[in-house]
Amino acid sequence: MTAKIPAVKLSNGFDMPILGLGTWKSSPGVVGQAVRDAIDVGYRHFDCAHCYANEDEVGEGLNAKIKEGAVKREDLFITSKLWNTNHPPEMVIPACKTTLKNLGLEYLDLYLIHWPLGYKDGLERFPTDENGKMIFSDADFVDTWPEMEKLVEMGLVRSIGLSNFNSQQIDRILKIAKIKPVVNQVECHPYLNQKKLMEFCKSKGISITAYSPLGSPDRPWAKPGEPGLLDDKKLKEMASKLGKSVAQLVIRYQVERGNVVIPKSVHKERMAENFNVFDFELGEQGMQYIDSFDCNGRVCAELGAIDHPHYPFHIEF
Ligand SMILES: NC(=O)C1=CN([C@@H]2O[C@H](COP(=O)(O)OP(=O)(O)OC[C@H]3O[C@@H](n4cnc5c(N)ncnc54)[C@H](OP(=O)(O)O)[C@@H]3O)[C@@H](O)[C@H]2O)C=CC1
Ligand SMILES: O=C1CO[C@H](CO)[C@@H](O)[C@@H]1O
Repeated sequence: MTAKIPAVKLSNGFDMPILGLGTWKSSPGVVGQAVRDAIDVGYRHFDCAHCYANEDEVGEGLNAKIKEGAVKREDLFITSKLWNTNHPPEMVIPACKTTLKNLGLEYLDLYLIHWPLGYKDGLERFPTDENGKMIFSDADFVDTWPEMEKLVEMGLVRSIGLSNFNSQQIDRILKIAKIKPVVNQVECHPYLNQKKLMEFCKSKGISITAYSPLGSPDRPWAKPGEPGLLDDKKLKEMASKLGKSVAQLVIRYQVERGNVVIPKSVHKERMAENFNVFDFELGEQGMQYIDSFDCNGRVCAELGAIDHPHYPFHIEF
């Protein structure tokens, strides 16, 4: 029997486990076993997306564990995301149904608009022209949102939210929302601690999920040998004084801020290490020290869409 981990109470009353497993870059052939291992370790929250092109195998892993009686569907918290090519209103319900079919589930706990950016619809997830330039669509996310609300009314998803939205874009959604977004999932770690966006979201009843909490060292565009967050000398010093790893330190940092956090790993020992963050505290001083590492160190900037009219990172937060 694994210990139950703490939950964040969402503004619509649902509980969301504060720690989940990321699945971006978890390859087909590997991710199914990773999901099974994660459930054995104690993970009950999985962060998925159509864009990750592995939802079918994530679903196989989840359903195998449900079938063997290790977990029940209602013990799990499953998030997925509407991809940028599916923003036109008539595409939202079919896109969610495709994700449910791939995952082999009847409902999602949370469905997010992955980015405020619409891309040309079609078969490619990253549609580009003959010069390699991303092809945008003129779909506006405020027209997408009412269809997200319909998914709740249809019982296909319990909660809806946003990802990679800035404060002005969130305000545009809030102006028209009948059902409010409960989460904004954004990059968040000591080099990009998102203090202002966190405070803004909190004031609107929106919880933060911290993605790339370890600095995403396996992102495809990382330069070979480039030192990252997990190599930070000062964080290493602090972690070793506490008898913890840097990964545990930066995951704990999010937990103490009340942010949901979704580190990715396909290795069972690392999943266990990342999960083992509930037996120590950083305290006010430790938290303030980690806050001081903030340096606008964004690693997931979706630079191919920097010219998009809804590109979210041209303003401070
Ligand atoms: N909404 C959005 O736009 C985005 C959402 N996300 C979500 O957030 C999740 C997490 O972010 P992600 O970018 O994957 O990166 P993370 O910051 O979670 O880092 C993952 C990397 O860290 C390695 N790692 C994991 N645990 C340890 C450890 N204890 N010690 C050393 N290395 C470790 C993993 O390797 P290995 O697997 O080999 O163990 C992998 O290379 C994603 O998987 C996805 O679900 C991410 C980016 C954008
Ligand atoms: O979740 C994500 C992972 O990587 C993708 C590729 O750039 C991103 O678009 C996305 O935000």
